[in-house]
Amino acid sequence: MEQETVIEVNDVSLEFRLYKEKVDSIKEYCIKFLKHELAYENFWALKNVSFDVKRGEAVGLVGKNGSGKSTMLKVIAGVIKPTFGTVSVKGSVAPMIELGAGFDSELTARENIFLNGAILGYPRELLEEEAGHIIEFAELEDFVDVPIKNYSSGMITRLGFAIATVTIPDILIVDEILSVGDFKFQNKCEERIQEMRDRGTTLLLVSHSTEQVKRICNRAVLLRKGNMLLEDDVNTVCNIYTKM
Ligand SMILES: Nc1ncnc2c1ncn2[C@@H]1O[C@H](COP(=O)(O)OP(=O)(O)OP(=O)(O)O)[C@@H](O)[C@H]1O
Repeated sequence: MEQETVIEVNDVSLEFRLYKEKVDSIKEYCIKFLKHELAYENFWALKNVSFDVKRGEAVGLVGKNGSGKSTMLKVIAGVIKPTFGTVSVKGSVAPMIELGAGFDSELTARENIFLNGAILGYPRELLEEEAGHIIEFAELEDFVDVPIKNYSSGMITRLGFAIATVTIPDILIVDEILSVGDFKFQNKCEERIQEMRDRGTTLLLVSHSTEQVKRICNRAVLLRKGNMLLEDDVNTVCNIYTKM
């Protein structure tokens, strides 16, 4: 039986404006904007990209720096609207993009679990039940009451990953985070992702490690300068990408 399509990216293009002038205040920005004095260049970060992801698949997005991978994930996660084209997503989405962006640096890990969990839409009872497991998974037992401004970037990512994976979403979107933690933690994250996959979660993964993409994904999409060059089984795409 044909699997259901859960992500449909249909002819998506996305244009950014790159402002060439430095503006020092909002007031100056507003005046220049109203007078049409803001000089900018148009830049297409994505150009006519189309691909589908079926339920239960794990798809890797690969490509060189600046090829549009993170932008594509943000469009799928609904963080940015495409200039042209459409994206349709079926089911609950856990976006792991810029983990820790929703944290307050003055608050402790425990307080941030409740803050970030609320932003992600988790009920308070669930967070009360899971706070201990989150701290344990992130290996932050000795730092639980320290404001996170004193954490390393790896510690913040560990906390963000542990909060974001406390539930089993229909679709998990992972941007490069597995490269931030140390080797042992990366393995732990991969194991948790595999557990989610075994329970039916669909995965979209951006990684610069083709080994990691081959280990975790079954299919891959190759982007270059905002264009989709290829969509095929993971080994074929990664082999072509590594020769580029
Ligand atoms: N908010 C923005 N405003 C203007 N340009 C942007 C913005 N975000 C991304 N870009 C540009 O869009 C292009 C694609 O960026 P993106 O971050 O999606 O690439 P990437 O493939 O994820 O790169 P990397 O591997 O370095 O993370 C880049 O040229 C980048 O400079």
